[in-house]
Amino acid sequence: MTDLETDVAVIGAGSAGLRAYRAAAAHTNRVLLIEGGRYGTTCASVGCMPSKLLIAAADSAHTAQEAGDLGVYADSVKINGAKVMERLRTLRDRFVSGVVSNTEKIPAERRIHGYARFEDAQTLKLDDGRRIRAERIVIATGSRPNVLPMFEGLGDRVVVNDDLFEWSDLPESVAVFGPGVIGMELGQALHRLGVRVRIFGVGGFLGPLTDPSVKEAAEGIFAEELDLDTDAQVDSLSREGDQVLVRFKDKNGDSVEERFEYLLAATGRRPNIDKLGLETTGLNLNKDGVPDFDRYTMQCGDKPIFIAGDANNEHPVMPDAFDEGEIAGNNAGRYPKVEPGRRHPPMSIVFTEPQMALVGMRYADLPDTDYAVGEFSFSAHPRAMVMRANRGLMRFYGRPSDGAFLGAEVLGPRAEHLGHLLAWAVDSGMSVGQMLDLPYYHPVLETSIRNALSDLQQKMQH
Ligand SMILES: Cc1cc2nc3c(=O)[nH]c(=O)nc-3n(C[C@H](O)[C@H](O)[C@H](O)COP(=O)(O)OP(=O)(O)OC[C@H]3O[C@@H](n4cnc5c(N)ncnc54)[C@H](O)[C@@H]3O)c2cc1C
Ligand SMILES: NC(=O)c1ccc[n+]([C@@H]2O[C@H](COP(=O)([O-])OP(=O)(O)OC[C@H]3O[C@@H](n4cnc5c(N)ncnc54)[C@H](O)[C@@H]3O)[C@@H](O)[C@H]2O)c1
Repeated sequence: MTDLETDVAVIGAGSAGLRAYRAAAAHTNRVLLIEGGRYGTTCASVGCMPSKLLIAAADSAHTAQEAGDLGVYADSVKINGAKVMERLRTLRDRFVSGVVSNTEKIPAERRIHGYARFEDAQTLKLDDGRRIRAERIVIATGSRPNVLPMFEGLGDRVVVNDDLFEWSDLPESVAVFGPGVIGMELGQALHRLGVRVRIFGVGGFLGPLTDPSVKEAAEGIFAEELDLDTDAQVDSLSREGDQVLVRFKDKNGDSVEERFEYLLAATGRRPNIDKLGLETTGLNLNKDGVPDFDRYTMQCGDKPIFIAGDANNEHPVMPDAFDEGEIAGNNAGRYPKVEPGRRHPPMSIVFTEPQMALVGMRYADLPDTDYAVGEFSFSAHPRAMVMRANRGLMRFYGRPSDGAFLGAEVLGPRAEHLGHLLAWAVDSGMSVGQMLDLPYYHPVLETSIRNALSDLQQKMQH
């Protein structure tokens, strides 16, 4: 028995799903938006926004503490953890309520509450037993933290990002597992707010960096400030009263025991697709259970099913959730007319200090031949020195045969802004020569781009 029928069903009211709903609704008014959890999106409630709020407080503390080197003394900087967390939650709640009220502007009869799973390629069953027959379906179910089996037994001492933002005060100590994007952003922020932090990684990975030279520079810089081991040997994890006991080997190979109030699991995220019943759809699933899809149409195989945002596990960041939601919604709305949509060049920004920015082709994506690498270290960059932020390395990739600028990995001050300029250049298909021909003021951080481009141009000529 079918309880509801619709042209398009969008599963998930996150950033990708909301965008998909609006795009689909431009083509047909028979669109349903299905959400199993609370409205508000991951980005606003437990992702982008609360993490940046924690970082804003941490940056203020750090700037004040370090100002002595510039002859400015902010004596006895005091951090009120309760106030930091109160501001975080107040502003976070404001961002969330903005999203919720926008979501609730969608007519109530088009908003369905419940967790959906496929019964076949065009039928969804909700957890309350209702069935929805949909001509086309957009999967926009997001992702969740990947909490590893090794953390079992630590009970409520293991936290993920969602839990951390609910703290009413800052703890004394946190062991961060995973020096990826979340671990580095939150780990450094907590450290700068006076929390004792140690970051444990595996395999030498650091943030999203793939260029060995940039990674080496990053490791050196972050390890000066933080207790960080990107290839830690952890011997055991156990719970001792209200603490987590970590037994590990330090970088000299000596056995160490350290106790922490919490362990932050930041060991990656996994797409919410495992409980969707995708095996009933006839779609081809990859080894992670994600259906094969076309990244320009977001269509899965040749079925009337589309997938957008973190759910497809391709590049789980907001700008991609947005673009993919738009493309998936448009194609689901006007199906069977499926058209390729506009994809922007890949961009990742990590809000540590120094910041990291990866734009366009990463080092790991470079072809075997016909590429050159130019670089520039911020150590002697005049404006960065003025700002006391002259740490970091940028590496640019170009194609000698036609002079194209391919991409970059940047570690340095204000890399969020430098990264945007580079992304806009990649998006416009600019050559290294054209980028060098652009205006540069003095003294600004943007001249670092000219320095790295000049080096790249020389390397390309050789
Ligand atoms: C700590 C953290 C910091 C981040 N910082 C940044 C940043 O600074 N910049 C950036 O670009 N990105 C950042 N991201 C990534 C960004 O938040 C995500 O890429 C983005 O929010 C994904 O949007 P989405 O729509 O795919 O998923 P979501 O917003 O998670 O939406 C998915 C929705 O689907 C619902 N759902 C799941 N399964 C079902 C089902 N079966 N039935 C019905 N509903 C279902 C969920 O309840 C959820 O509401 C961060 C992420 C984290 C965790
Ligand atoms: N600024 C941003 O745009 C931003 C911020 C936060 C999160 N995000 C998104 O969320 C995604 C998930 O973030 P994440 O940091 O959880 O994942 P991640 O993939 O960036 O990092 C996971 C880290 O955990 C490490 N790891 C795995 N197993 C481990 C173990 N047993 N012990 C110690 N370390 C281990 C990995 O080597 C890796 O360094 C990111 O890929 C990104 O797309 C984006």
